[in-house]
Amino acid sequence: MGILVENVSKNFGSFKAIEQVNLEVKTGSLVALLGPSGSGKSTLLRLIAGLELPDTGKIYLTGKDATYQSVQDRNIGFVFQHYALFKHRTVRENISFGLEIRKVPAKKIQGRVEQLLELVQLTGLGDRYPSQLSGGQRQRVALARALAVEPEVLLLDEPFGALDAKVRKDLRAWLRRLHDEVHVTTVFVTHDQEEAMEVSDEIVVMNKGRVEQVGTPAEIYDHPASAFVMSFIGPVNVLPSSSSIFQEQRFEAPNPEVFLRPQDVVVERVANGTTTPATVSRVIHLGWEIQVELNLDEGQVVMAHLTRDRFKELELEPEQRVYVKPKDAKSFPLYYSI
Ligand SMILES: Nc1ncnc2c1ncn2[C@@H]1O[C@H](COP(=O)(O)OP(=O)(O)OP(=O)(O)O)[C@@H](O)[C@H]1O
Repeated sequence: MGILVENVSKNFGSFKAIEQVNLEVKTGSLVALLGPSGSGKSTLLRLIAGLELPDTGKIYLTGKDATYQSVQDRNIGFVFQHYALFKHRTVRENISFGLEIRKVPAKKIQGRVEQLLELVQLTGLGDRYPSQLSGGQRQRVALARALAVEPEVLLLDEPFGALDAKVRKDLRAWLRRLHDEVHVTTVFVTHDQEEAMEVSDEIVVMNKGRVEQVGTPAEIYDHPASAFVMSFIGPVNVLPSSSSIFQEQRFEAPNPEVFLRPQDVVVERVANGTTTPATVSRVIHLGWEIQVELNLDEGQVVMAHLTRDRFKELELEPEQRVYVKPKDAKSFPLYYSI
């Protein structure tokens, strides 16, 4: 096991930042800690790094009890959101820093740095200073520097958080490819569900200091364990179980709230026995899909996401009458409610 977190809790004063968290990260996997602001992602990462001490519980790294080990002894690489490169050192000197501290022979350092520059696709930029690089390039240097000392565990705290959307998207695809090459056990903090889905083998969804669910991106999306997970991962309509859209479906809801994904709303132009009438109030063209806002006759608003082909077939316009039904919907036992 790459990382094992066993029953860990961490309080700041009377505030419970992490509550009885259990987590296993398989050796060589890339796992995302995903959750809203304040859910405890960074605190959990800092506990794994040894930057915080748990109040209770144990942390094992590559099979060894690391709970009270110092940061230096944990053999981890760390990258934060705000690149902490040394401004007065070149890219090459930044990457070699950890190796120099460990008194690795100069010749070996030279070879390793060139290898790392190639790995992070910065060959030829070794003599530049951080100020002469773009934000994305700086984060790649930070990753190369973290990888230089061959850590057993790589911890990334919103490494692309400060970058613009396009660079961020490129870098996450790059991170996935990099991970497939180096296979170092990696934990990656993000509050961006798309980023987590795209990059990771497994996602740990956190809420209020607790782990809500652990699973592959598909498991988390298709089988959310709680109302919180369902509404945090992907768009969702939250409707009362008494809504007319559910009446013909004999949908048994253990909770007065029912969760319906916009892509699971079936829209027809002609009524049939199982549909309910609605009026189109807005059409949003996003290019790859069309979002349609619908008003049910009793006043509830339902979003439907349609493919371009389906939208063309339906020829929808605002004010148009349509007939809708759910393809799939979920309700969670009440004790799971947010
Ligand atoms: N050193 C500290 N002292 C007091 N409270 C803290 C400390 N560090 C974190 N907290 C609190 O613990 C909670 C969890 O913080 P944490 O940074 O782990 O959340 P997060 O999920 O990473 O959020 P974000 O996405 O905003 O970074 C927050 O309410 C935060 O204010």
